[in-house]
Amino acid sequence: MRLVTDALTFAHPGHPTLLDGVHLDVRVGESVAVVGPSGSGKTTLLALLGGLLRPQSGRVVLDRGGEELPVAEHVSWVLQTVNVLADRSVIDNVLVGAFADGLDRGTAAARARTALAAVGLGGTDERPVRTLSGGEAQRIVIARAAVSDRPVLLADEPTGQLDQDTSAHVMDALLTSAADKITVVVTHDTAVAARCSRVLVLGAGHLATRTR
Ligand SMILES: Nc1ncnc2c1ncn2[C@@H]1O[C@H](COP(=O)(O)OP(=O)(O)OP(=O)(O)O)[C@@H](O)[C@H]1O
Repeated sequence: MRLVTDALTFAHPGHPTLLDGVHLDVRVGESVAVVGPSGSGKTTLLALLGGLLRPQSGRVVLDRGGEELPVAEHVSWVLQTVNVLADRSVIDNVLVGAFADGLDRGTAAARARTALAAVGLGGTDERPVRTLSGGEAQRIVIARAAVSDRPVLLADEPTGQLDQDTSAHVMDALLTSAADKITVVVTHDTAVAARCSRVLVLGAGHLATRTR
């Protein structure tokens, strides 16, 4: 499976050439970091990849052996804003979406416990999320994405609220779950980018490969 863009262009008001012909081709098993200056369009690109925005021209295609899949239905998100149900338990928050996607309860619960342990939240299953810190809540969102069977994982600053040690653990968990997914991570953190299999730099409307 591949996530491919073909000369994607996108403008926000006041940014007529924000994305000006972006080519991207990410395969299952690859994790791509997108870096670049603030305001260069990284979050916008992620929204286009996940089908939240439509490009002015060009296309985003999720290709499975020649069959085109509706990308928005195959994405799990880790966003900058932490999306949690504060009054529900940690485990409920991790399992949100898994049942809707058709995962059976036993499989989903077992995966959720593994994912919570991997992000350092083992044993917190029944705690209401409102009793956790912001960084802990962000780790719930990462565990939720790890439980999902969706083949595309799009993450926007997944470690933005975490200290360096926790960030490294969370990246371990995220990249383990990325082994059989197409993963795109927007980040300002060079250590996080270095963990990904490719680093692409967004600037002046284009993506360029960063050689290490
Ligand atoms: N809905 C919108 N309407 C108008 N302009 C927008 C909108 N969303 C974003 N922008 C502008 O488009 C530019 C790119 O925004 P985007 O959030 O994609 O950048 P970014 O590279 O992710 O930035 P950062 O690293 O600061 O998060 C910014 O100048 C932003 O102000």
